Amino acid sequence: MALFLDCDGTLLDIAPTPNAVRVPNGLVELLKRIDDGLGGALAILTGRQLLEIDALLASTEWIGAGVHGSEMRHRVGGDILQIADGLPPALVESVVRRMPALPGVVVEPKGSGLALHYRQAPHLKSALEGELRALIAPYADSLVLCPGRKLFEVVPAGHSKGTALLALAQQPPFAGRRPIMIGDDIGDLPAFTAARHLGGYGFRVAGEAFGYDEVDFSGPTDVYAWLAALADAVSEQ
Ligand SMILES: O=P(O)(O)OC[C@H]1O[C@H](O[C@H]2O[C@H](CO)[C@@H](O)[C@H](O)[C@H]2O)[C@H](O)[C@@H](O)[C@@H]1O
Repeated sequence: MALFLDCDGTLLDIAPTPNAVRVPNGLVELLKRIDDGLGGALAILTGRQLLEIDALLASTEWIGAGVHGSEMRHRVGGDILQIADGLPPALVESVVRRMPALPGVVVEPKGSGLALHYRQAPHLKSALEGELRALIAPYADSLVLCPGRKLFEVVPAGHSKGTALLALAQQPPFAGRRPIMIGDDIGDLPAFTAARHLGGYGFRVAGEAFGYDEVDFSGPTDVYAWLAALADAVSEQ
């Protein structure tokens, strides 16, 4: 097995804002045990920047992909490679300039991507989507708008957690293993498809994106329990 894990909503409970997340006690140690047991075949595939994951899941700098596949780290502690260009500064400025008209919306610039969170202002969802679609229209060849859990993300076209999984699956120690991807959001769907394409599985976590009747895990607590059992199992091998 090679294990690919999403972060927010899968490892971490959803919080009101991106900075308010809490890392459960023992989670990092659990991931380290699994990583050891799997010979290093564990990666984090996230919409966040990898530097943020480094801060959250310290002290390891995990293998993985950030900003939906537009940045990657191929070995533990290795450099973060920028796979896609940064967003055009003019676009970021335009988005930030529109914020006073969208009170409660949180902007999260992420280098090659940008997230706009409406969790604190759900009534602005449609207005926000309309504004963003208009703002990125001039960049239709290079950028796409992706919905997620109470957010819209502007991300580089052609990159995803799926492209990241396929890239990592070609290198040791992931190559030749059956990939398992666990995620809770629309941005995880390409990685589910990639994992299945390689003979593996995509497991869904319940939340705003996937209903309770179509999931494998009821939430991060359920994922944690599964990871704990997996850590025991791979430690015994
Ligand atoms: O791929 P992920 O690791 O799951 O990242 C997806 C996005 O997660 C974060 O936003 C989400 O979590 C926030 C904290 O719980 C929550 O407030 C927000 O509503 C969620 O959408 C993160 O801020 C984004 O950058 C990620 O793309």
